[in-house]
Amino acid sequence: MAGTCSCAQHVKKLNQQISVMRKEIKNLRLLIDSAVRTHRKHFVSLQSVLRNSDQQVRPHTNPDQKEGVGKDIFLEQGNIQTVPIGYISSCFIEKNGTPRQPSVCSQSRATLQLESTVFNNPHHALIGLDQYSHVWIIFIFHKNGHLSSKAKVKPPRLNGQRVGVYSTRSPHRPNALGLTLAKLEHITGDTLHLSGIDMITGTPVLDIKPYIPEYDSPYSRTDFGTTVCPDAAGSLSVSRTETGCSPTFSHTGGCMVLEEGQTSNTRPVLLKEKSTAHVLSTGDPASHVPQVDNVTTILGEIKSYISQSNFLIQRTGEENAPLTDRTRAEPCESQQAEPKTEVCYDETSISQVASWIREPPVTSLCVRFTPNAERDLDQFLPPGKRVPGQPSFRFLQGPEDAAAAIRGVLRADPRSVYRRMSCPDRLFYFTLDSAHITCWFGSDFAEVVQVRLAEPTAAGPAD
Ligand SMILES: C[S@@+](CC[C@H](N)C(=O)[O-])C[C@H]1O[C@@H](n2cnc3c(N)ncnc32)[C@H](O)[C@@H]1O
Repeated sequence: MAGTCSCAQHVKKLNQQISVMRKEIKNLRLLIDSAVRTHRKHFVSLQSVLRNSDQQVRPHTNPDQKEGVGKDIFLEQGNIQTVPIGYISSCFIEKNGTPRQPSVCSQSRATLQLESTVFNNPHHALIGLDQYSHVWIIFIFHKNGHLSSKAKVKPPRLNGQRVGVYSTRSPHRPNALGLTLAKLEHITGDTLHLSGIDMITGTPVLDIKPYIPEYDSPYSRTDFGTTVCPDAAGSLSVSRTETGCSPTFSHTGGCMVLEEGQTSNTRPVLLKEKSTAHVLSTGDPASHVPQVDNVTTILGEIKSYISQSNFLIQRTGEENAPLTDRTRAEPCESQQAEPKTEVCYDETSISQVASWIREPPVTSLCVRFTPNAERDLDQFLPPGKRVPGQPSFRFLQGPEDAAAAIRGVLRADPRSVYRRMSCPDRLFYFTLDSAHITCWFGSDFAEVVQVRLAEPTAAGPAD
């Protein structure tokens, strides 16, 4: 009996083990299935990219052409190979606390050194680029963490609402490509010095293109017409273009176009009133190209309505708000609005953007520093200056510059929607240059409580 009993117990134990193993096998199967599904999705999306690129390239190929076989045929066959031309070295080391767009923090800085493996003389590739103030940087979101992407995402500005990934600038997209318009401060040899960036250290860069408003901004797309541009001082000048293809620019902002037939006697339709038009129309089809005196009158009219309402002259608190004596806090009223451009047209008459960009359901925050945090920040020295025992920055110009950068980052509320909703009063940490910053958030403010020297990381030295 005793033998039967122990045998039965043994069988029971074995059965239990088998059932545990079955459960584990089931879980493993589920895991494998989901991995296969994810990979299949990527495989399918890659296939469709390749198919499309094949279709686009094919019509241009000459079957008799023998030259350039290697690289061209490779591309024609859909083998898209990209090699980073360089890697970003940035004042942001981790994603946390990195601005969501470059406009959020104009003080942010980075360098981009061209890889010597891409060109024999990398600096040759930069000749002429120093004539531009801004450059497009095309890069890979290499720290996305996972390859999968969803058709709908929740942009932070929408506070949890979902929209299609292609209506956003989310890093999580099928081909994890990022696009940043950065300010080109200067070039030294094979290295670009950039500001106003939103990329972390180590970001692989695929391409650099000069920013050319005449090509890249809808303000300058004229089919035919006279281009009216404000100069740096805000006064207007007119230049006539026969083809309308290359209007003269005297200002980095937009230009307005006077339609052919514009006369001095009819008040131009306000851009606001004509939402889809790219021109100021007089509604006078019989009239001819404006004469010089007509143009002068038109200019007068335009100037007057600009001064009334149509131009928004907005300055950010960022550069112009004086720092109060010992506090780096900004007046909160100036922070309720999103960062603005200096002078802008009524943009809605020319380009259209999703409403949540200009009127997000989230407001910007008031940023303040505790006296302790201010003292901490004052310890930091500008790049190149070294005093034993004192921290120094690698990119930022000093405590004031850093304070402005911190304000930019925090004003835009860098927390994830989850954090904002689920644990709003938890401490938030981020690294900026060689500073590790600790802060907390209230409903309409962020307060910096501590600034200390960041630990060196694998991504780069802290100091
Ligand atoms: C919303 S994306 C926008 C980037 C670019 N301006 C664009 O529109 O494509 C900016 C965010 O990407 C993240 N990021 C920056 N560099 C990254 C990288 N190399 N890999 C993954 N995420 C990165 C940071 O968290 C940053 O806040």
